[in-house]
Amino acid sequence: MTLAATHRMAMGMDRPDTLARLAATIAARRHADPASSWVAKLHARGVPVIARKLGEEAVETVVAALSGSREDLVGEAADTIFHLMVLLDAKGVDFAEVLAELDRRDGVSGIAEKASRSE
Ligand SMILES: N=c1c2ncn([C@@H]3O[C@H](COP(=O)(O)OP(=O)(O)OP(=O)(O)O)[C@@H](O)[C@H]3O)c2ncn1[C@@H]1O[C@H](COP(=O)(O)O)[C@@H](O)[C@H]1O
Repeated sequence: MTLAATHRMAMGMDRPDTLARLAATIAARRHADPASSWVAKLHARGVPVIARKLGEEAVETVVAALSGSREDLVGEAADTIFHLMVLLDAKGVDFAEVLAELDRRDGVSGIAEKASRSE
């Protein structure tokens, strides 16, 4: 594998459609049978349960980062992103809006942005 290809893979740039595909799957599964769909089961339980689940997955990600294996961290990070996307869908927020916000921030240093808020 070339260095450029390795870099693309490391940055996830070889999978530009992953999040868009997952967002579409989550939207499509929202009203599926809760007995066979985790997305539908979460949706049926409501936003507070989904939000709590996201919080649990975020904490599990922190624990994996501090004391778990690399594999644990990858798995918990995936769980966190997935449950964040289920929560956004349940709140009617298009994941593209989050991506657009990240694009808007591109090139704006977090240090400079924080300093501009304290002036
Ligand atoms: N990416 C995911 C995904 N990631 C995690 N999960 C589920 O999220 C649940 C997490 O619950 P728990 O934390 O209780 O499970 P756990 O982490 O194994 O248990 P603990 O270790 O916390 O005790 C598990 O049932 C996982 O299978 C997911 N379920 C679905 N998807 C995607 O959503 C699509 C639709 O799924 P369904 O709606 O289930 O058809 C799938 O095709 C996938 O693309």
